[in-house]
Amino acid sequence: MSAAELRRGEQSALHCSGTRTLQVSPPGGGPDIAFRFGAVLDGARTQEDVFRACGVRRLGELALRGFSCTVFTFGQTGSGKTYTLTGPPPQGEGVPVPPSLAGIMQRTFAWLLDRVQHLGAAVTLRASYLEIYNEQVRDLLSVGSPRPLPVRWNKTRGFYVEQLRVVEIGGLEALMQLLQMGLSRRRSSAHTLNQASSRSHALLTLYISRTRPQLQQVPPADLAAPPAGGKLCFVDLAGSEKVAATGSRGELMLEANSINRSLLALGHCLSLLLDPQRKQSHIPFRDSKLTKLLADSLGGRGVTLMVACVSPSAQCLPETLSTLRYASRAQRVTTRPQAPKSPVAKQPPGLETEMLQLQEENRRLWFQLDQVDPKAPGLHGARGSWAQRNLYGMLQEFMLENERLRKDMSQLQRSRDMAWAEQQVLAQQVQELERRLLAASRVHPVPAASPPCPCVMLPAVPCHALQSFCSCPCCHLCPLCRAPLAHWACPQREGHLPQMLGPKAPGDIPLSARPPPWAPPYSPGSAKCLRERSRGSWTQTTMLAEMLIGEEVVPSAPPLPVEPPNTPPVLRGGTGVANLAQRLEALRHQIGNSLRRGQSRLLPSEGPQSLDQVLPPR
Ligand SMILES: Nc1ncnc2c1ncn2[C@@H]1O[C@H](COP(=O)(O)OP(=O)(O)OP(=O)(O)O)[C@@H](O)[C@H]1O
Repeated sequence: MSAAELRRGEQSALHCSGTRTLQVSPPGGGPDIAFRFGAVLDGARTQEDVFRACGVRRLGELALRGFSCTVFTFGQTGSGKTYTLTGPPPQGEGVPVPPSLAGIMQRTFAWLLDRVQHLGAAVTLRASYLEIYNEQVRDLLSVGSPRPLPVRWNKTRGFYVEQLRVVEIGGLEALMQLLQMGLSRRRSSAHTLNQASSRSHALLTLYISRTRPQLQQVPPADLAAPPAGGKLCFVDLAGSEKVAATGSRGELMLEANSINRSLLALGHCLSLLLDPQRKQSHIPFRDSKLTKLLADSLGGRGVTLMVACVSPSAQCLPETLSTLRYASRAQRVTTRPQAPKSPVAKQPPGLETEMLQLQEENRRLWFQLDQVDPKAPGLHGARGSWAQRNLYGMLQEFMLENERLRKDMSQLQRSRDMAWAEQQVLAQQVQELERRLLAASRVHPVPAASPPCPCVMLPAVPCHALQSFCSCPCCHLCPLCRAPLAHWACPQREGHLPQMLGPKAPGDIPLSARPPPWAPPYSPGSAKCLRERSRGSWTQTTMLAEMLIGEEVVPSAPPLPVEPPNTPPVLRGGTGVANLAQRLEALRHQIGNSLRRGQSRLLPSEGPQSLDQVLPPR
């Protein structure tokens, strides 16, 4: 808690549970909310603890190896961002800040220079320092008063600030002076929550160029290593603030709005970066100068450390929760860290000749590959041994295999199409048979004292509840009893249809539950159980079509034949055509029987009808 918060006697709403979990307890009761981060550091931690726990040294190592790394602090105004990065401001002109209070930046500088010395590598350090104030980029190291600088973009550099001064650093002392100079030029103002509130986002970037190490200190393999160019950027964001809480007016309010807007843009980019479909989605980095300059750190090739600063005071709980959620989101963003590509080193003259020879050999091999006839029946003899000996031979074999598989596939497709066409013809014949069957049965009606069918005014057997089926067209009526063929579940149908269903059914299945004689046998994988079908789906035509065609549908990707490649491919659905023909024959037989029975009751005046007049041609 800040001194002011302690003075006001505010309660704490946060406590650390372990080294990685932060527990938020709302003051009015309610369930605790836990947040888990890489590290959680409470108010008792020293600046040194923060430096050691936050992982900035790992970033320094990466920067030395050529990666682009960023550390940024984020949080509500007055929560300690600047303090965490750079320590407290000097208490007066010429009054040094005690070393124990130095922030992450000073400690990292010292550590980095020490590391460079320890490595014995020749490293060039350069630095730039800028601030984004009211959406304008200003150079904090400029000679003379800072003026707004443009942010540009190109393919190799991404977003960058044009004409930004980059200063070469001789040592730690120079680096510390440069930091102090930037801090003193940075815009800050006093408001209710912070006497020295930063009104701009500040970015200090260290450019680390590693020249080739000394010959005697490295193994020969490293000699060709080009100078690596890493980057370590420290970003002290201005704090988000509620204008009502800070009491900002006039210029302060303008600054606050600008700060909040750019932080909002940053939050928006973070949310979109978390989107699993992010490859397709556009990340609006161009929405603010801040997001432009952080684009590479957030979503690109950078490695980024975010330090979220919060006040434990219960009064700040809404802002604290907002910061913690922001940080939770940020820690789920993944980047694709990538060291900058090394420029191609100049080859020694001997290597150049070898490279030319290899290129020539490559050309010759490609020429040989082109000469091989892809239609040749396999690779045998001298060519076969050649193929076994080198990669191009294998490639050729794959091509031939591919060609053969393609032929097999088109043959399978042709057989499938033929089977399909045959099924269509058979299905049409079945429909025609049904139609004629109905026509024949109308000619020879079964005399019965039954109530007339409400839709066709034909007599029907009393056991059939025709009222409930009258929506079906008349062509769906049973040719013998006039009941809709859909009515297979009729409990008394045995009395009317013994001649169609034959003697007792196997397995003691009641006749009423049995399917029609031309129905295919039920198989669990192929079609729905007959009894499961809804009444509406039991129209004769659709039922037949489904049973005869639906079951025979050929899979769209038939499995490749397991037989040797010379045998003609077998189509899975091919046997279905034979089944269809058998069923069609059975149907013809049934119709013939029923017609013969009808003829035996025929009136002399109507004259006999031959079977061929009723049945479709075979
Ligand atoms: N860990 C800490 N220990 C002691 N004092 C601290 C700590 N963190 C912050 N402070 C003090 O709190 C005050 C506000 O801190 P600081 O200026 O770093 O906040 P800030 O988040 O950068 O605010 P703003 O966004 O307004 O710039 C300062 O006086 C600072 O010295």
